[in-house]
Amino acid sequence: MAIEDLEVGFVRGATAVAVLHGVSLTIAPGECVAVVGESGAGKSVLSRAVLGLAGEGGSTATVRAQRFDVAGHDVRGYGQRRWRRLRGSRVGLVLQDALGSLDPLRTVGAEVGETLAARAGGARTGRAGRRAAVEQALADAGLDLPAVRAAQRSGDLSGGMRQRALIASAIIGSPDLLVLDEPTTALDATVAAGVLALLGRLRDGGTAMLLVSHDLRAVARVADRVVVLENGRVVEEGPTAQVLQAPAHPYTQRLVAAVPRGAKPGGGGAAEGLQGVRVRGRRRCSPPPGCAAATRCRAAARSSPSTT
Ligand SMILES: Nc1ncnc2c1ncn2[C@@H]1O[C@H](COP(=O)(O)OP(=O)(O)OP(=O)(O)O)[C@@H](O)[C@H]1O
Repeated sequence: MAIEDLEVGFVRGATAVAVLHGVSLTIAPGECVAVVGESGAGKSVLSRAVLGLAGEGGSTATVRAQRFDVAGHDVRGYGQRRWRRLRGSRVGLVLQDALGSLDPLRTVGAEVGETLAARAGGARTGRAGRRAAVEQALADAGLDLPAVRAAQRSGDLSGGMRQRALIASAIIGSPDLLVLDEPTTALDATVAAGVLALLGRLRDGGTAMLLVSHDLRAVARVADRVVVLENGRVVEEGPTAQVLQAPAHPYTQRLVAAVPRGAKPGGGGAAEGLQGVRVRGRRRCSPPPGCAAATRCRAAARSSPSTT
């Protein structure tokens, strides 16, 4: 995915509001990029815009970009039909407040199976093959008794289980791009850890991933790079270890400092709340000459040689 100079605004009646200002973002296959920022920074608007879903709730969205490639397609000028086709075939998504997107009266197996059929692009998998793939995706997403869950209506599942069904629907059939807005927020810590591990495996298998999360610990575990949004502008971006362990921008420093302390006691500095979390890409941090954070980066790399 490659976006340059993305501007997104909304018009409602006589009122126009600009939300994203010149956002640029690239995600290579097999790379996970996390977008972080305070509430209202524009993270969800960005994740919806890259899916062609920016307009909602009675507002008209204006979306402009110098470059806008999603899953290998230049989507500038795309109408709703082409967006729907692209999303259905090549892009998996878990959006915030998406639980309502599951039809409570349909079975989970039917919902997830429908996504698989769209991704298969007409290729025949056979009923047994489809059922096995659906159950595997449900199990991968952390649902117990996948065969039983597949036969249940989503309205009969708990909120956390429905979230996992959504994740199964997002990952089934190997999409090229996954867009995940707070995918683990509704899940308890154990299930969330399992889902993050699954996302890591998918990323390692070549899926490009855009992850929106308030949870910097989750970001540290799974993201290769972090993009920091403040009021719709990118104020910092870089390898995860660099941004989370040696944040250069005061806004990022505040975000990192606000992470609740981890289980490990002691420590100091802005990133103490991330202690005990294995941050991806620690070794890949190569600060440019003159970078004020370089000494701390190198010290961090020496004190813990592990990489994820
Ligand atoms: N459809 C819309 N019409 C008008 N303004 C909108 C619309 N959608 C979002 N906004 C505005 O865009 C800004 C960014 O919202 P967004 O939901 O992207 O924030 P966020 O960073 O995802 O916050 P949170 O972490 O709380 O989910 C907010 O000021 C919001 O009011």
